[in-house]
Amino acid sequence: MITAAQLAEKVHAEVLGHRAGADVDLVGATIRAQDAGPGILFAALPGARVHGASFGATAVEAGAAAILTDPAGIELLASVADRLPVLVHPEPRSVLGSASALVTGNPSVDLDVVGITGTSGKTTTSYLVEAALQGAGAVAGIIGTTGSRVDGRALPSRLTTPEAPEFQALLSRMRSDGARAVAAEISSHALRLGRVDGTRFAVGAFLNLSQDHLDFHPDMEDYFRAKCRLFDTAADPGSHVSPAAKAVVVIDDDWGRRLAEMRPDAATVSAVVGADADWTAGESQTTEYGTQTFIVHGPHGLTVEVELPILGRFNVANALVALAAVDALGVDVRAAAVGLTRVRVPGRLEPVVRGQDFRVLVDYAHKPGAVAAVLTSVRAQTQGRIAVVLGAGGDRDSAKRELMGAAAADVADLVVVTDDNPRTEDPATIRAAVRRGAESAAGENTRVEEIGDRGAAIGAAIDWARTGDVVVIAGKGHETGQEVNGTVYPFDDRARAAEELVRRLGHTALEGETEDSTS
Ligand SMILES: CC(=O)N[C@H]1[C@@H](OP(=O)(O)OP(=O)(O)OC[C@H]2O[C@@H](n3ccc(=O)[nH]c3=O)[C@H](O)[C@@H]2O)O[C@H](CO)[C@@H](O)[C@@H]1O[C@H](C)C(=O)N[C@@H](C)C(=O)N[C@H](CCC(=O)O)C(=O)O
Ligand SMILES: Nc1ncnc2c1ncn2[C@@H]1O[C@H](COP(=O)(O)OP(=O)(O)OP(=O)(O)O)[C@@H](O)[C@H]1O
Repeated sequence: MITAAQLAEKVHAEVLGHRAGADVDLVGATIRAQDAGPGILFAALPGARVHGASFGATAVEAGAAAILTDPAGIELLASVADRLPVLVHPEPRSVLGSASALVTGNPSVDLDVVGITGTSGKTTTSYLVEAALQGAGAVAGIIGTTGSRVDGRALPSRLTTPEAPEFQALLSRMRSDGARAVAAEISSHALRLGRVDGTRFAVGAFLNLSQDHLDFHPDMEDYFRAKCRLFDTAADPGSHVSPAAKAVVVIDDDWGRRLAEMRPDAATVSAVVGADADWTAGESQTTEYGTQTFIVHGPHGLTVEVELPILGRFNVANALVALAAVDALGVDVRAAAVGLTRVRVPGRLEPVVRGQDFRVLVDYAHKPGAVAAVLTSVRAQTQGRIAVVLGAGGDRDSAKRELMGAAAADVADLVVVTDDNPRTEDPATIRAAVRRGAESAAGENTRVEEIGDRGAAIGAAIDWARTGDVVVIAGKGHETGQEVNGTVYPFDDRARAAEELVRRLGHTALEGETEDSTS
C-alpha cells in the first residue's frame, strides 16, 4: 500500500489541494473520471480533445481518493481541488506508468511479461505464446486487441495496449489469479504515450514493420523509433520504458535487421527457409486437416516438429517468435511446441464453412503489409481464383488506403472495394482511394468492383466463387461492428458470410430441385 504523499515523493510531484488528506492509501488508478472510486487516483491528463481535469467533479463524486494533473489542470479543477490531495507534475503522463505500477504493487516484478510489438501479428503471436506456455503447464495471461484473459477466463480491456492504470490493474489481477507469464501486445501508441512505463518486461519480441499509423507518427522512422523503446532506452529520446531483459527479433525485414544490430544479444528469427538466424523453420506442409506442419531449428541443435492449426507462412514466423520467447523464459520448448497445436485465434484466417466447395476466410488484415502477407499465403496454397473484399478505416492513416487496394489487386482475381468503419469520413472518398490503388495494380484479368454496402459486397464475392476458389474477407476479423459517424452498427463478417453462403446454397438447391423435376 502506498499513500498519496509517498507516491508524490516517488514521482517527484508537488502536493496541492487538501494536503491533510495526502496520507490516504491508494489501491489503484484510472484515467477515466467515471471509473474513479475510493482508494483510486484519478489521472487528469491533457488530451487531444479535452483536458481530463474538466472531469474533476465527476471523479470526486465517484469517490476518487486523489488526483494527478499538470499546472493547467489545477486551474480547471477549481474548488474541487480543496476536497482531496492533488499531485501536480509538469508532465503527468510521463509519471503515470510508474505511479500506476506503484499503486498496484508492481505486478510485473512477479510475472514474466512478454511484450510483443510489430505492425502485424501481435495478436496471433500473443495467442501462440499463451498456447506455448499452457503446453508447458504454465498459467498464462493475454493483454491485447481481442481483450484480455487469464487462464482462459476473459477480462474486459480497452485498446490494444490499455492505458497504464488499466494495464497495471490487469497484470495485478493476473498475478493474483496465479499467472506465471503474460503475453502483452505493445502498440507504438502505447510506447509513445507511456502506457507501459513502469513495467518490467522479461522478453520483448519484434515481428515486423510496414506502413501503418502515419496519422500518429510523422514518418516510418518515427514509428520505428517508438517500437525501439521496448528494446533500447537510448533509441528514442524521452523514453521511460524499461527495455526488455531479453529480446527476440524477426530479421525478415530491414527494420528487424536494424533492431538486431541495436540488440546484439537478441535471439534472431527468420521464416525464410535456410536463413542465418537462431530460430528458423523448414518448408511447411499443409495437411488434409487444414493445419500446417514444419520442422523448427533452434539454438544448440534443437529440432522439433510443429503442427499449427493456422495457415500462412507468416504464422510460421509468429510461431517461431513464440517458441523463442518461451525458451528465453526457460520453458521446455518441446512441451511448448505441443501447446501450439491447440491455438485458436479468432478472426485470423478463420474459415467459414457451410458445405460449399470453395473456401471463405475471414481475416483481420487491415494494413497493406497484412493484406499482402495473407493473399500471398493463400495464393501459395490454391490453384483456384481468389476474391478479396476489403475497405479502409476512416479517421486513420489515409496514406495506406491506396496501398491496401494495390496489395489486394497484386494477388487477387477479384477485388471488391467496400466500407470498413468509415467513422466520421465520407465512405465514398475512402472507397475511391482504395479503388484507385487497386486499379493501378490490377492486371489484365483482375476485376475491381466497388460495392459500399459490406454485406452486399460479401454476397457478390460469394456469388462469384466457383469450385476451388478462395474468398478472403479482410479487415474486421473478430470485430462485430461497423462504425459510422460515432455509431457502431452490429456487423460480423463471419455471420454475414455464413448467411450469404446459406442463401447461395439455398439457391443452388432450388436450381437443383428444378432441374431434377424437369428431367
Ligand atoms: C491517440 C490516442 O491514443 N488517444 C488516446 C488518448 O486520447 P486523448 O488524450 O485525446 O483523450 P481525450 O479524449 O482528449 O480526453 C482527455 C482525458 O479526459 C478523460 N476523459 C474524457 C472523457 C470522459 O468522459 N471522461 C474522462 O475522464 C480521458 O480519459 C483522457 O485522459 O487517451 C484516451 C484515454 O485513454 C484514449 O482513449 C485515446 O485513445 C483513442 C481512443 C484511440 O483510438 N487510440 C488508438 C489510436 C490507439 O491507441 N491504438 C493503439 C494501436 C492499435 C493498433 O496497433 O492497431 C492501441 O494500443 O490500441
Ligand atoms: N507476421 C506477420 N506478417 C505479416 N502479416 C501478418 C503476420 N501475422 C499476422 N498477419 C496478418 O495481419 C493480420 C492481423 O494479425 P494480428 O491481429 O495478429 O496482428 P496485430 O499486430 O495484432 O494487428 P493490430 O495491430 O491491427 O491489432 C492477420 O489477420 C494477418 O492477415
